Amino acid sequence: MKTIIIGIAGGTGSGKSTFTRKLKKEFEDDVAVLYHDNYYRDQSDIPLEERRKTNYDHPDAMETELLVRQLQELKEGKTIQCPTYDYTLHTRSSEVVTVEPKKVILLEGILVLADERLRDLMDIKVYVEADADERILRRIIRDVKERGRDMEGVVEQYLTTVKPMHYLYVEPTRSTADIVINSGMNPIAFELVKNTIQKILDEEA
Ligand SMILES: Nc1ncnc2c1ncn2[C@@H]1O[C@H](COP(=O)(O)OP(=O)(O)O)[C@@H](O)[C@H]1O
Ligand SMILES: O=c1ccn([C@@H]2O[C@H](COP(=O)(O)O)[C@@H](O)[C@H]2O)c(=O)[nH]1
Repeated sequence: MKTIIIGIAGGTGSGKSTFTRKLKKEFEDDVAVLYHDNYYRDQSDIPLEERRKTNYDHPDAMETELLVRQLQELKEGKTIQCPTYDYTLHTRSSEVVTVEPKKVILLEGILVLADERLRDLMDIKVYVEADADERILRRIIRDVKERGRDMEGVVEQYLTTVKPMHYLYVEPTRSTADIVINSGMNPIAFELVKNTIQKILDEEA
């Protein structure tokens, strides 16, 4: 079975998880989804106060070597045990999720196009974009509601690490994408990517 890997990158709050979730809902068990965020390094040996200061927008924050290995295993038809991550505690969770090999794998994350090893494994590269003001507003609401943060903390983190790293590592990868889409809630772009995936699934059937 040939495996097609579709990378879905974009800045924080651009809507890439929303876009990816919608594709998963459409194809259900026909596609597998891997989130780069689940590969943030385990920091259980560091006190929580220290973990809050980590730069989570630098490529070194992720164990991308494990992701590369697991993607290769999926391509070889092997089942993997994917790590999971707890944003409120800033470290790996104890659970792992079993991911079975599929014809189509969606790989989502801010930095998935920033790593040459990942880019080389991808067949289609998508970059989701949205204005910075919209992204930070969405992130404030989401991080306060879902990731156990307060507004001051989100703003401080955005200004000290998220924003500078975005312009250093995330935004430059836009030019490596095959498809650049305007926001994660873009029905036309969704139809285009959906039809592309459907074609791949039909060809391989
Ligand atoms: N086009 C959009 N308009 C308004 N809100 C959006 C849009 N896209 C995503 N959102 C919302 O913004 C938040 C962040 O979106 P998400 O998909 O998690 O972004 P990302 O994965 O790129 O960080 C979510 O609460 C989501 O519902
Ligand atoms: O412990 C953590 C780990 C990550 N983050 C932030 O998450 C975003 C990436 O997720 P998106 O869904 O794309 O927004 C990244 O910008 C990190 O800053 C965190 O705050 N804490």
